[in-house]
Amino acid sequence: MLKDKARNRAYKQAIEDNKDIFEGKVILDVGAGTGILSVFAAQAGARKVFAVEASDIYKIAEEVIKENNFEDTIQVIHDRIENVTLPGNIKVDIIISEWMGFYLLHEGMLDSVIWARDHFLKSDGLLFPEAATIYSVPCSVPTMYEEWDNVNGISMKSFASKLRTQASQKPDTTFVKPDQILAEPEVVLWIDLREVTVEDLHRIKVQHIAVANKQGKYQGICIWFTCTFPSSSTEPVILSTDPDEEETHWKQTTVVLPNEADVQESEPIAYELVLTRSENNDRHYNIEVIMLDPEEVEHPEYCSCHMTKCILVRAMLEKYENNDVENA
Ligand SMILES: C[S@@+](CC[C@H](N)C(=O)[O-])C[C@H]1O[C@@H](n2cnc3c(N)ncnc32)[C@H](O)[C@@H]1O
Repeated sequence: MLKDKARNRAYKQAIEDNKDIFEGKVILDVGAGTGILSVFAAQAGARKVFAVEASDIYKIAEEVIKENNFEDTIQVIHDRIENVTLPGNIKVDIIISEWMGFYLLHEGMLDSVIWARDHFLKSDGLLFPEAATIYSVPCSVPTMYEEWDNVNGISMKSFASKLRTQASQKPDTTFVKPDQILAEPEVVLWIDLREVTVEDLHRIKVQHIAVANKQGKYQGICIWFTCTFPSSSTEPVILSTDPDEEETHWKQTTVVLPNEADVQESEPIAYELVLTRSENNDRHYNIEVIMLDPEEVEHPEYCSCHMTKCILVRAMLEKYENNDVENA
């Protein structure tokens, strides 16, 4: 994570560009890790920073904070945020946190940030970041398809088929090249961090009709996210994991389809995407992708998918007439 330049730069810029917001304020860093965000906040003039870290990394944070001469400003608290009591039950002006996981929600610690907001943030306090958006779009996944058609003159399509079965059991976290994207991305979820509740995140369901902007092979659904930081004057800083932007350690998440479909430019691609919080592990989600072919609605293609735990992908293909898209 610390080597993720785009991530570090976004947080640093969001804090540095808003020194007027941080000057003299009390900050809570939820999941401080090595303390990098706490130091950014102290450098921006924070009066006090509480750096809360549940794991033993807190020891590194203490060293980093000392190394940067901020031990008077930053207080490291080694505990889960849910167990913390701040001195004098003080309320903080700003919560900073890097809580995002793959496709935003996987292994993310958003629940802990919501908890911190509800227990420690002043009513007019700010969250860095303050909003997040998940996007999805149909894409090609050549590593799972055509790259196996000719391996030094040998066809390995049968092997590729087995790979896809495996891949559809565990959505791929990999870099998707911009030329693999087949349509304009659509919003799956927009979160206002100031208001979102844990219940809002239990099940996210969207239906999209994307229109192919070029001819290509439809082989998967690519998912990524962006986060937006508050800003007092300048353009808000946006941390983006879009395939078009600088690479981040989150890469993109791709749900690979077991069978590909040829799409022509302007052809609509309809699919339903459902993210449901796993009952076995509330930091994981089951992802379900459904494509509908009206002629095969009764017989959907089906495959079970797991991302560490249980993720189900149900794949069907639905081709709409252009009129249907306009009416949709
Ligand atoms: C993605 S890391 C970010 C670390 C650091 N803020 C950074 O930006 O480099 C998230 C950190 O949050 C910690 N964490 C996760 N859940 C937590 C909780 N409930 N309370 C306190 N720390 C937590 C993890 O141990 C991990 O170090």
